[in-house]
Amino acid sequence: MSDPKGVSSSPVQESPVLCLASASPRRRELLAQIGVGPIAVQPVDVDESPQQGESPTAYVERLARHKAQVGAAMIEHALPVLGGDTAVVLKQRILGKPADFEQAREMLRQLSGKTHEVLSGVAVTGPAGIQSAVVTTRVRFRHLSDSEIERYWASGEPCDKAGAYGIQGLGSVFVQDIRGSYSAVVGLPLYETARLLSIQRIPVWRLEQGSAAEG
Ligand SMILES: Cc1cn([C@H]2C[C@H](O)[C@@H](COP(=O)(O)OP(=O)(O)OP(=O)(O)O)O2)c(=O)[nH]c1=O
Repeated sequence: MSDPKGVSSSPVQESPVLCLASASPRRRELLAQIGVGPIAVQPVDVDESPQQGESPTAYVERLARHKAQVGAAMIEHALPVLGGDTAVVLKQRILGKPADFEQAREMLRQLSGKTHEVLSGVAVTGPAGIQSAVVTTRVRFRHLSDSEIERYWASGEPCDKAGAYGIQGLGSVFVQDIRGSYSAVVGLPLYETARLLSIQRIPVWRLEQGSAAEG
């Protein structure tokens, strides 16, 4: 058992409303974008290999739920815990994070000039039990040359990202078209995340007056 790390700094020491079971800086930023905080961070190390015959949708949902549950078991305080998983899928094949340049080049060559799917799962466990959602987004890439792929790898951006690209960074220049949720591609489908957080009565920024947990 360990204390959740990285409690967001704030002038007044407020208690965290949520624990993020993730090492992804993108997920932290996306939660801040919708006014969720302060949050505690508890990275989890789980086996990300797909199971035999498992569909990509079942895979990302299982991992998001597993990360939330493993995170919940690691923290001392009774906080709701959020886990997420994002995978790039081409012809039913899951492209994870590239281990090296060769893998990144292979992935980007496959994505070049084609439409792929990005599947993003989110799970929240808390007093209301565990709930999860998976969102599919279709992304079309323009053609990428080999020299461009090499320069892109040298930028350092692809190495920690599913499918070896970041839509929020330099990778944005490859994206001809996107159908679905931009935030899901970056790492967390925010519409569904807000819904799951509201079920656990965790405040999320909203236009109407009153607390996010209402209604
Ligand atoms: C496709 C794409 C993925 N990504 C990132 C989101 C995820 O952080 C990562 C996919 O790997 P994940 O295994 O979903 O997450 P992670 O290993 O970064 O973090 P953790 O398991 O600790 O939660 O790829 C982008 O940032 N931009 C993109 O355009």
